[in-house]
This record gives sequence, structure tokens and C-alpha cells, in this order.
Amino acid sequence: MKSTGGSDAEKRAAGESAAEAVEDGAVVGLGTGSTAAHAIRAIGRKVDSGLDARGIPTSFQSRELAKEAGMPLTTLDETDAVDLAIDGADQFSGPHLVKGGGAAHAREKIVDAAADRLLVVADPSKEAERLDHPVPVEVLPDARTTVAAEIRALGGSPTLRSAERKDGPVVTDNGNLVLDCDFGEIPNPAELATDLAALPGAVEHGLFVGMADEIHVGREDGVEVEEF
Ligand SMILES: O=C(CO)[C@H](O)[C@H](O)COP(=O)(O)O
Repeated sequence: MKSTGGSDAEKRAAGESAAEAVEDGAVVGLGTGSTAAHAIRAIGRKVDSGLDARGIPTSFQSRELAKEAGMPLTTLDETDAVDLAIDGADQFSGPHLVKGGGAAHAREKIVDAAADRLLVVADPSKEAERLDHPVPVEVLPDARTTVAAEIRALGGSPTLRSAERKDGPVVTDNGNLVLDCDFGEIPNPAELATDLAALPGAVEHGLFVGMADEIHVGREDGVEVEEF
């Protein structure tokens, strides 16, 4: 699994802190990435000790991890409510996030938005005064060039994400491509989110505007929890 940003100890502290919020009977959205992975493993240990909880994975990676951790799984189709979701972020500024470093932001947004509470788990390197991380946009393969042109018209600089250990682009769990779109500093995330959502062929973008209810920031000496 690809790890970015801070230390594994910081990520683990954040993930384990958020996992403490999972109560008996809970349905939990399982985020993607190296920090969310620590939360999934911690919930798995609680399940092992008798906790009754079911997980809704947001990606192939989180499904495999949850299975490995012995966690019972369910789907949005099979449940009426998602009590909480625990997910990572590439950058956060207050409750606003940029996600999609693992190209899983489309399913993450569906599950995170369906949850009563979204707990974000992060290391300190993810915090920013203002968002300026490139925004991943998942696009239908046929719309790659037209969406890229629209992104340029919006002032962004799109780059097709390429796979590290394969010739060619990253293909998402949904069979689409990803454009990483650099807009520099993003003064108005809500406005940019609206513009990106309106592009024909853009399946989902990685701006999660105002979506975090809590951010658990893991540090070497403890965890800081911000609530919104
Ligand atoms: O959005 C994501 C995947 O699409 C991840 O949550 C994000 O990339 C953070 O990953 P990590 O915890 O490994 O830094």
C-alpha cells in the first residue's frame, strides 16, 4: 500500500483514535489509504474481541483489508443508515478536504456523504491554511481530453495520472481515468466544486467541501481531535 506524508506512527495513532468511536451495532464506512488502513485493522481487532460492527468498503483495497481483519461487510444497498465513516485525506483545511490520492474518491464520497458522521484520520503534514493540493478528477476514458480542456478553461493544469508499475494510466476501481488538476491555492472550494461537478464526463472530483465532522490528527506524542 502506498504511504504518503507523515510517519507510520502518526498515521496509526490517528487511525486507532477514530476506531475508538465505533460502537456495538455500528455500520462503518471504511476509507482508503495508509491511515484509514490503521483504523480498519483497529476495528478488526475490536470485532475479534466481540464487537458487532459491519463495514462498507470504499475501494478494492479497503475491502481486502477488512476481509483480512475479519470484519463483516455490507453494502449501501443492504443498509438503511451508515453510522460513521472513517477516511483519510491528502489535505485538509478546517472541514474541507482534498481526497483521491488513492484514486478512490468517487466511492469514498458516496459512502462518506451517506454517513451520519465523517471522521477524518490524518498526520500533521496534511494540514493547510488554505487548500492548494491538486484536485483529482475521475473521468470517463472518452472524456479525458474534453474534461482536460475545461479544467484549463477554469484555470487549472490537468495531468493524467500514470501508473507506477504499469505502462499507461491509472485505471480506477470503476474503470475510469484520473486527471490531477493543479489550481494553485483554492480560495473558494465550494465554487470550484460546483464548477468541477458540472463538467460532462467528469465522474467525481476530490474536493470534499465541509464534509469532515471530526479530524483526528496523529502526532508522535498523541492525537489532536478537531470537531466541526
Ligand atoms: O483519498 C484517499 C484515497 O483516494 C486517501 O484517503 C488519501 O490519499 C490519504 O491517503 P494516506 O492516508 O495514505 O496518506
